[in-house]
Amino acid sequence: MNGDSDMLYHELFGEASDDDLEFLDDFEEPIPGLVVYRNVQSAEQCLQYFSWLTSEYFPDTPSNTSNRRVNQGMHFGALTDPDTPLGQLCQICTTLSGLLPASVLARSVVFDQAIINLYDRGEGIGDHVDLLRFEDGVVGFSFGGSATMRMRKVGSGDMQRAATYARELESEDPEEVTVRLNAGDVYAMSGEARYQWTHGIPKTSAGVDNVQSRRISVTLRKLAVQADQSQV
Ligand SMILES: O=C(O)CCC(=O)C(=O)O
Ligand SMILES: [Fe+2]
Repeated sequence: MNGDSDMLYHELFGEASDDDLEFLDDFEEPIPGLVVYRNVQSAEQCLQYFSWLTSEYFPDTPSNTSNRRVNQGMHFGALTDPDTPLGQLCQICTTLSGLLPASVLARSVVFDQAIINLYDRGEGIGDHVDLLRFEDGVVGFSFGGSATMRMRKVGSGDMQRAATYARELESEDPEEVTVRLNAGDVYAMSGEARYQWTHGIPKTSAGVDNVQSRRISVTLRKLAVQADQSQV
């Protein structure tokens, strides 16, 4: 990281940089199938992604929380071209050892769908399991401000939750894991972490706004092949 981009980074995003450098090239696996790599992208690369994502998906989105503003973008189509920004993210996923299970890496197309989420101060996303129309192996990249992601263990009878996205857990006292996500970090959810735990970005964390400054996340997925199509 050079001095200029370091300063610009701190000006824009404050808290989320140098303290984490000690985790460089290290990864954490707090629950089976949840892998977090730290500082995969430099501050400069994060800024480049942040501005590309902003101009591509949220060109006219003000930093307030009025209900009707656009806060999500989507991409459909194989992410196989490393010369495109999303294709480059897909390529990163395939090079980080242990991030994804071999069964996911062996797919002819590893990812063909991306969701780009925008969070401004005080915003979040409810606890949910990603839809079952997506295959195993979901990867998330973080740009801009930091956030704490909360994961809660769901009972095995709760798999249908995945059909209803963003529904709050009813269980009283679920097992819970929190993961701090800073710009440049990458996380993957496979197997147990993908199907048996919800994930969400609570609006508040430790009594204050969880997201303090604009955060943009990119999550990559693979659409499941419909049973009827696979038989043709
Ligand atoms: O912002 C994130 O990192 C999580 C986004 C997410 O869970 C989703 O789009 O399904
Ligand atoms: Fe999700």
